[in-house]
Amino acid sequence: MKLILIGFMGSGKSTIADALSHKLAIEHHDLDQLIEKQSGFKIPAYFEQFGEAQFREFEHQTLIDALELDGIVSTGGGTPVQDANFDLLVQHPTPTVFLNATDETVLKRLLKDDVESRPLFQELGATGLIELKHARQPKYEQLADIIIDVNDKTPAQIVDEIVNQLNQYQLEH
Ligand SMILES: Nc1ncnc2c1ncn2[C@@H]1O[C@H](COP(=O)(O)OP(=O)(O)O)[C@@H](O)[C@H]1O
Ligand SMILES: O=C(O)C1=C[C@@H](OP(=O)(O)O)[C@@H](O)[C@H](O)C1
Ligand SMILES: [Mg+2]
Repeated sequence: MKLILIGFMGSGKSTIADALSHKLAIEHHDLDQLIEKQSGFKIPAYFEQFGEAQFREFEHQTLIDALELDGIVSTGGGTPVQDANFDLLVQHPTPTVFLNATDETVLKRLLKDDVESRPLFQELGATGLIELKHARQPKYEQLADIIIDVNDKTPAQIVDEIVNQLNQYQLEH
């Protein structure tokens, strides 16, 4: 079984994909974790050392490789909005689940994490980050086969909702 999770930073892609992979007893491939393992750099260190453009190239290659694997692929927030990745994902037959969060939810969750773990948050600040979120939203919506509202829900509730919607989606396709 295959599944792709997309959504903005802090929407919960990595967390939910991990929980879902346990529930469904399938593998989980997180693009950022794969990039960290393969490059030997943490994401902020990679941005600092090589810049965003080179990160996007690495991310693109990692996405190509991950789409060959079975299991759940959790993307980074910027992955699907890069043109080459968007084209890959739009053509790919795997169901794509968009974790849709409000501005308030992502800011609340990101501020609980270490701000330094997300270089774009550090660079743009809260106002710039929310502008980026609004600019990306149409791309997430275009790619989504299933949209899950992730506000004010526990990971377990979100996982159950994905499983239900996925069953429905598979019946219809
Ligand atoms: N449903 C949820 N409710 C509360 N906190 C959450 C939820 N999902 C994720 N989080 C927390 O939000 C932060 C960002 O989650 P993460 O999975 O890293 O998001 P993403 O991969 O989309 O950037 C983490 O601290 C995580 O524990
Ligand atoms: O939105 C983005 O451009 C990014 C999101 C991050 O992943 P998460 O969405 O998992 O935080 C990570 O790939 C990198 O910091 C860039
Ligand atoms: Mg993540």
